[in-house]
Amino acid sequence: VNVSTVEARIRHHKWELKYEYKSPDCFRKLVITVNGRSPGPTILAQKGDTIVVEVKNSLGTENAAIHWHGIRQIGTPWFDGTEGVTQCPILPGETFTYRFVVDRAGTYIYHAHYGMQREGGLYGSIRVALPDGESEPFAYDYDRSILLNDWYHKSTYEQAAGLSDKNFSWVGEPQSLLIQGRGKFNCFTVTDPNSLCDTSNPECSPYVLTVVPGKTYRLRLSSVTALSALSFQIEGHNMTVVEADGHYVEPFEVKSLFIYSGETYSVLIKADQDPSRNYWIQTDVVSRKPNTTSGSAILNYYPNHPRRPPPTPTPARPQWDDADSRLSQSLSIKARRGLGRPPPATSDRVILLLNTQNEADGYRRWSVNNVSFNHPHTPYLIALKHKLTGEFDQTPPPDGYDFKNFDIWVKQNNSNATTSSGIYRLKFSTTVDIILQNANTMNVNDSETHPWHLHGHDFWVLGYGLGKFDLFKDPKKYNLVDPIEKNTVPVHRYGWTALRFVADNPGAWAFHCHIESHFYMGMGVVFEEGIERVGKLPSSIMGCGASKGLGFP
Ligand SMILES: O=C1O[C@H]([C@@H](O)CO)C(O)=C1O
Repeated sequence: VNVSTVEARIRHHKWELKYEYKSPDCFRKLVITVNGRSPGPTILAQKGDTIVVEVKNSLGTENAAIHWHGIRQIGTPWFDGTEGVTQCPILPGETFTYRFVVDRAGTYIYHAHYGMQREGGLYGSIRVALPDGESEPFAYDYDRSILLNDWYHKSTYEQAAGLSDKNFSWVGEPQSLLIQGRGKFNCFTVTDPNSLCDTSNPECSPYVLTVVPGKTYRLRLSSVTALSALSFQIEGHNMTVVEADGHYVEPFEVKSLFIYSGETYSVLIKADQDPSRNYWIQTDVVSRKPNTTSGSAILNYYPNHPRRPPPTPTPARPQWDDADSRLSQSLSIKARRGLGRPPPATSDRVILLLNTQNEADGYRRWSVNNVSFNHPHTPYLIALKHKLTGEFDQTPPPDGYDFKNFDIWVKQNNSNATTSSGIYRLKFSTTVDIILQNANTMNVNDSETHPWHLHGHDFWVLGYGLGKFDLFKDPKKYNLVDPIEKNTVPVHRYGWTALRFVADNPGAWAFHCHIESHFYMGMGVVFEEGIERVGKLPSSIMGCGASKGLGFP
C-alpha cells in the first residue's frame, strides 16, 4: 500500500533585513541583506508545506515588504507581500510574519515589493520539491539554484528620484551582471577616489558550479533583474529546458537560454565534456543595446581547481538584437505532453492592454490603455474588503484602446495619458483573456521587451505575434492544446502576447511589468475578484492610510 503518512510540515524562518556594505561586483555599496546575505537564504520546502517567515525590518529608516513570486497564496491573499495592494509596509523596527502554503512543486523566487527595493539586493530562491514517493518526469543527479541579476551602483533613492523628476533622468544600463550574487565590475573605470572598488576582494570572486563528470544537473535559473533581458549559456554544454515558472515543459534543447525578469526555468545539463578543464558560464544583456560586460561564472569539473580559469576565451555574446531567436524560444515553450492542464476553450471577457511610454502632466510615465498606474495610500485588499470607497479611483480603467486607429509602429504624442488608481473588477470564477499589445516608445524606431508578471495566478500562454493583434484572426490561431502555464511572460518588441486565466483566487492582485523602473513609472494594473469571499484580514497588514486602527476590535 502506498499511503502517505507524512504530514505537511511547517518550515519556520527568522529573517532580519539590514543595510550592509557589500561588494558583489567588487564595487562597495550598501546592499539590503537577509540574515547578512544577498541573495538571501534559499527556502527549501516540499509541496504542501506551510512556510512561516518572521521578517524583522532592521533597515533603520526604510519600510519593507516581501513578495513570494509564483506562490499563488490561495486562501492567504494578505500574505502576497505587495505593498499598496495586499498590505501596508513593514515599518522599520517592526516584525511581520508571513504564513502561506506552497501548494505546487517547482522553482520560485522571493523579492522586495516596496518602491524599487528589489534592486537593492533583497531577493532569493524558493525550491519546492515533490512529496516523498513522487518523482519528476525527468532524471537528474543533483539540483542547484542560480539567481541572475543586473546590478547598479546608484542607490534606489537616486534612481527613483531621477525617474519621478519632471526633468526625467533614466537609470541607464546596469554596471554589471551577477550570477548567484557575484559579478565583476572593471574598477579601473572608477574615477571617484573615495569609492572602494577592489577586484581582488573575495566577495566578488566568481560563482563556481562544481560538477562530477558524467552526472546530470538540474539548474534552477531565475532572473530578478531590475531592467535587463538576459541570455544564459554554458560553454560546450547544451541545456534541456524542462520546467518554467513551476510547470513542466515539453523538453527542448538550447545553447543559450533567454530569460526575462521574473521568470524561472529548470534546465538539465550533463557533465559529459573533457573533464580535465573548467568551462565558462556566461550571461549577457539582450534586447537592449548592451553597455554592460558579460557576467561570468565557472563550471568546474571535479577534481580540477575551482578557480582555474577555463583555457578558452569567454564565449561570444549572442547578438543582442536577434529578436527572431527570442520569439522562437517563446514559441518553443509548451506544456509537457500528458502533464499540462488544458485551458477553458472560451473566455468570458477579453481585456486588451496597450503598453505605451507617455508623458502625463509633464512627467515621463508608462501606461496601459493610456492610464498610468498610481498606488493608493491604503492597500486595495483592505480598501475593498472594508468598502473604503474613497481610498482609490472607483472608475475602472478601459478594457481596450482605439485599436482601429492606433499605429503601434510610430512614436506617439501621448501627452494625454492620465494617472489613476482604478482597478479591473473581475467576476468570480470567470475566464479572462489578456492581450498585451506592445508599441513604439517615445523614441523613434524603438520598442522594448516587457516581462509581465501576474500575482495570485498562473495564466496559459495562448500565443505570441508580431505587429498589431487582430481581434478576429489571431484568436483562431491560439494554442488551446498544450499551452504552457506561467506567471511571467514577455511581450516582445512591436509584438503581442495572449494570455488566459481563471479569476478564481479571491483577493486583489497586481499584474505589472517586472522591470522595476517601469512598474515604478506606472506600468501595471490591479485585478480584484471574489472580494466577498476573502476571510477576515489579519490586523498585521494594516496600519497605514485609512486602515489605521481597523484591525482592532
Ligand atoms: O523608460 C525608459 O526610459 C528610457 C528611454 O526611453 C528614455 O528615453 C528607457 O530606455 C526606458 O525603458
